[in-house]
This record gives sequence, structure tokens and C-alpha cells, in this order.
Amino acid sequence: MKIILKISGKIFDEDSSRLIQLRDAVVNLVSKGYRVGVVIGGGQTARRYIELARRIGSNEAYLDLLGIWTSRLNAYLVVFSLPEVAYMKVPESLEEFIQAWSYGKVVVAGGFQPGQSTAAVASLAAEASNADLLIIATNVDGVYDSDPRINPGAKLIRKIKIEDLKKVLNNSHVQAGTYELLDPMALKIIERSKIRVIVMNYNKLEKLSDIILGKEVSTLLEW
Ligand SMILES: Nc1ncnc2c1ncn2[C@@H]1O[C@H](COP(=O)(O)OP(=O)(O)O)[C@@H](O)[C@H]1O
Ligand SMILES: O=c1ccn([C@@H]2O[C@H](COP(=O)(O)OP(=O)(O)O)[C@@H](O)[C@H]2O)c(=O)[nH]1
Repeated sequence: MKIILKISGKIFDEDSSRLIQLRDAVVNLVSKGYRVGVVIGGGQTARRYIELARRIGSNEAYLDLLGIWTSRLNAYLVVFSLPEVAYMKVPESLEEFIQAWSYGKVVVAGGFQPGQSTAAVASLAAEASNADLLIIATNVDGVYDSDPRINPGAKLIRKIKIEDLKKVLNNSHVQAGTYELLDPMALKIIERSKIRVIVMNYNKLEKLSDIILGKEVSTLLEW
């Protein structure tokens, strides 16, 4: 089974145990015979650089590039935590990802190009590798009927169709650093290739196997 695991860059904004949990989760999947690709976001570090550069008037392309480079640093953290199983270069484009994937090792990517998020990178990687599953590991338990960090009464949706997913995601933000959960590019790729997606909380990585089997709280995008 081939899995692409998109991990929020926020995972590195907390304590270093998250990197160890991520490493162990990936090693566990590999030991069970899964092929695994990992995509890491830029987290607060990216947003710090983006805000600093925004203050000096940098354009959105430059801001996105700062986010991309930060996400690649995060990606190298994961590569270096997996020296036995990881492909030792972070691919910088889908072409490079495909080439790295052909070596049969765990491939870890950050950003690819301005105007999208690492969720788009993960969707492109899932499509290109014919992945069986795309897992989006974020800082909430799944997809809610509205933004749970704004609306405390938001309800978790356990199973969702693409039309409803588009309705509950606010994709009005397109500035660097503001793409929320699944950006328009990610949704477009997921929809055209009918990619099976699970949205989970990265604080539950130790339950990743149960989440893959649908035994743990998360959201499944079903076709
Ligand atoms: N319908 C929704 N369901 C869940 N989260 C949502 C929803 N709409 C907006 N969000 C927001 O998206 C955030 C996750 O997106 P983002 O901050 O980009 O995380 P990541 O670092 O995983 O890319 C959540 O913390 C939540 O505030
Ligand atoms: O292919 C990509 C990936 C990332 N980014 C930029 O890098 C930032 C950090 O990536 P992301 O938001 O996906 O990280 P996360 O939300 O997981 O921390 C994004 O907001 C974009 O500004 C980009 O321009 N192109």
C-alpha cells in the first residue's frame, strides 16, 4: 500500500518529541510493508520569515519562496531522522519527487512552487505515485462543519464528499502563509484523481495505523 503523509509544519513548533513520534510512525509503516512519502509544511518558522519580508515590502512570490525554503529545512529534519530508509535529498519539484520515488525509499518533500501550499505538493505526489491514501496530519482532529478554531461549536465530520469539503473550507486567503488545510490546487488534484484522503490530528501519530484502518477519530474523504 502506498501512502503520502502530509505533516503540518506546526509539528516542529512544539517540542522535539514530535519529530521522534513522526520518525517512529514512518518506520512503523515501512516495517509493515507500506511505501511512504512525506511532505512537511513550513510552520511558524515559515510564517516568521514571511511576516518579516512582508514588512519590507517583498512581493508574494518572494514570500512563498521563503515558505518553501523553510519547509525544505523541516523536510531535511525528517530525512536526517530516517537515515536507514530515507532518500537523502529533498525533491524540489514533482519531477524530482518522481525520480526519488523510483528508488523505493521514503521520500520527504517540502514546497515546490509559489501560489500553493504543501497540501498541494502532497496531492501532486499522491497523484504521481498512484498512492492508495493521502493523509493530511494537521492541528485539529479532522474536517469540521466550520473552522473549529473560530467556532467552538463546530462539529467534526467523520465522512465527507468532495462537494461538502469545498463548502466547509475557507479558501479566500491566497497570501503566502495563509493557505488553510487544503488549498485550491490541492482540492483540484484530489478531485481530478479521486484521491482517498484522511484528515487527522498530528498529535495522534502514535495511532496512525488505527487511523488508516478507520478505527480512530479522523475525517475520511470518500468517493
Ligand atoms: N472546515 C474546517 N475544518 C477543519 N479545520 C479548518 C476548517 N476550516 C478552516 N480550518 C483551519 O485550518 C487549520 C489547519 O490548516 P493550516 O493552519 O493550514 O494547517 P497545516 O499547518 O496543517 O497546513 C485548522 O487549524 C483550522 O483552524
Ligand atoms: O509548494 C509550496 C509549498 C509551500 N509554499 C509556501 O510555504 C508556506 C508554508 O507551507 P504550508 O503553509 O503548506 O505549511 P504548513 O501550513 O504545513 O505549516 C505556504 O504558506 C506558502 O507560502 C509555497 O509557496 N509553495
